[in-house]
Amino acid sequence: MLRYSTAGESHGKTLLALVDGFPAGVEIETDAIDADLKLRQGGYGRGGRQRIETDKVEILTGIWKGISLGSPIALQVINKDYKLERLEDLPRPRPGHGDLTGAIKFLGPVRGILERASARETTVRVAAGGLAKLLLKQFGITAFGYVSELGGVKINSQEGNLEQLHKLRGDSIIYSLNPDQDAEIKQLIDATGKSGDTLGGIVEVRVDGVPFGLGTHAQWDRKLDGRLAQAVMAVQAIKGVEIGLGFEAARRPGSQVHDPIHFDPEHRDQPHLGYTRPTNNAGGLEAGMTNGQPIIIRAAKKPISTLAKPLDSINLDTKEKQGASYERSDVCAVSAAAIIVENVVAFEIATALVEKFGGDSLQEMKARYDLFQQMARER
Ligand SMILES: Cc1cc2nc3c(=O)[nH]c(=O)nc-3n(C[C@H](O)[C@H](O)[C@H](O)COP(=O)(O)O)c2cc1C
Ligand SMILES: C=C(O[C@@H]1CC(C(=O)O)=C[C@@H](OP(=O)(O)O)[C@H]1O)C(=O)O
Repeated sequence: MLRYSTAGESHGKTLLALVDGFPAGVEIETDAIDADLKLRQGGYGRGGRQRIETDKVEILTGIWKGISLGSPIALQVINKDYKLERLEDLPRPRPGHGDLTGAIKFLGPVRGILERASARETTVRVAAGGLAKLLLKQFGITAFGYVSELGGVKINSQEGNLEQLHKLRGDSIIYSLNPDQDAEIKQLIDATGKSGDTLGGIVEVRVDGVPFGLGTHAQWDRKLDGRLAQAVMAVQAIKGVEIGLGFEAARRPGSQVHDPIHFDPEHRDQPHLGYTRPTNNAGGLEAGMTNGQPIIIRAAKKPISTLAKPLDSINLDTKEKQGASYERSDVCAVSAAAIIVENVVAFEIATALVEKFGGDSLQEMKARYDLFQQMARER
């Protein structure tokens, strides 16, 4: 089983991910992972921390001469801003962060909670997802995340332009292909920051090249839609997840929701095996299984919790009413969320791929993938 867990504090020495069950024989290009880490640091509205860090992955175990061995892979991203031992506690818990609840649950300092709750941890989730994408690439599967709404402004120019957007996003502050709208969004972030407030938004991820039959209908905890929703919802500050039409499906009659099934013998070699769908309202998943169509997932990110103009809070020592503590913080991190959600989605797809086609070696996986495609065409 392909899986991972992470360790590390925001201002601790290092961040780690331990990836287990990654097949042997995959070429590991750390440059590709580093490019994702750079995107995660980007976006307009980030705070001072991103000027300190230059995140790079180090692979500590599980590869030999640049090829995976099938043994556990330990990934590390070192914190340049290591200062945990010198930091004080935060006396006034911030609404929207884990400060109050964590301090009470663990009967300890707020610092002990916020250091681990912090989205700094997503560096190594992105690294693990970047590793997963190297496996997906071998099967022609690509994932791409982008910002579709920010601070209530819908970003219009994306439909049909994903390729262009993909090329541009190295600059990482690109929200819209329309320069006027991009400028408008930057202004909105500036004005919001100046007023001591923060912004959220919506990100969308599209996964192309997914074969039929990843996930299963047969057991609740193996349904891929459920697993994807969990992975996405578990990203810091994500408060809603939709697959395909999502909540909009509840507002329409069935005839305008379900995707008709057609057949096109010319395209038997495609992941959809020639079973085309004129619409993809299901977002590539039916009954917890992939249906050969692109996977479409949206995630709603709430505004950053730490406010320069703080909301009411209580001093935990004196129990007096005071404004919440303020620490250096982002004003907006929606663009970072796009690559984070992309990579956690990619990891789940890779997990399901390993489950269906075997996880010992890439060679065996490819042979089984080809055999399945052939058998499925003959079905
Ligand atoms: C990329 C990213 C950057 C974030 N930056 C900050 C930040 O600078 N300050 C802050 O208070 N919250 C920030 N957050 C959100 C908090 O980590 C998050 O709200 C908190 O851990 C509570 O978890 P919850 O919102 O999932 O309930 C960020 C989230 C993401 C995804
Ligand atoms: C460090 C990152 O994000 C951090 C996420 C975060 C939070 O509370 O989630 C709080 C801030 O931490 P700091 O006080 O060190 O600036 C962000 O910068 C990062 O994304 O690399």
